[in-house]
Amino acid sequence: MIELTDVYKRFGRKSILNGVTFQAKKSEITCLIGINGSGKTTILQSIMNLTPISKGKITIDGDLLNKYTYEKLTYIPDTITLLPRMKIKEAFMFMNDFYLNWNQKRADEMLKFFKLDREDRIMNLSKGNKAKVNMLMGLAMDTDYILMDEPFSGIDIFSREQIADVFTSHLVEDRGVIITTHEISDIEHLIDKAILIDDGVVVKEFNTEQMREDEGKSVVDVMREVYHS
Ligand SMILES: Nc1ncnc2c1ncn2[C@@H]1O[C@H](COP(=O)(O)OP(=O)(O)OP(=O)(O)O)[C@@H](O)[C@H]1O
Repeated sequence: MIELTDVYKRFGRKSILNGVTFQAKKSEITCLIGINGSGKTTILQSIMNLTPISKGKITIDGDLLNKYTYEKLTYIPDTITLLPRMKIKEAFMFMNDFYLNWNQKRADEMLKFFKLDREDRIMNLSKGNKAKVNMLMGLAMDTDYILMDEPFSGIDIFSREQIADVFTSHLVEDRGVIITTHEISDIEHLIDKAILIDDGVVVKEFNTEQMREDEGKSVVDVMREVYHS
């Protein structure tokens, strides 16, 4: 389990996270929802230790962040970071040489799943296919937790649907996934837990299925209540 307890983050005099507390479990998809600038990326980067927190505690399976906990995590940023001239197959070779937990079999499987061609160069891919390669590179890492920043941002409905299918497949199953988004409507059926962020704090946290069953509300309904009140 990934656990944040009373996490604060300041950039200079600007306070970005103001006491964030939540848990994200294995085998669950947890979604951090919030408007632009609410601190979602900062939360993911804090979990990855890419930016040091100012106060509070972050643990992975009960351990404070260290080089071993880091090996349990994969971070998929919202834009592809591979060299544009690289072919997909060259990116695979690079990952294979560089990372012990790179799973080539899973990468090949996802390549087929997304109908991508390993001979294509990154720079020649459409925006949707770049997003798919980006996701593939992250999910092909054998780690217990995957953190994805805005995986659906700015891509068309068909690519979105294909990417969404990954979340219901065995490629994700017993792993813990944290996604950030501000466009929840067409992925809300995929997520187990919604965490609404506003101004660097968690303003609402709920199990999506339970919310539907107990109160008949979708994530969008709850968002309307919370953000428009
Ligand atoms: N390195 C930095 N230095 C100063 N301010 C920063 C830095 N990184 C982020 N911020 C500020 O922190 C705030 C939260 O940014 P963050 O990227 O975490 O928000 P977000 O919810 O992910 O937004 P978006 O949906 O636009 O990606 C923003 O006001 C941003 O300008």
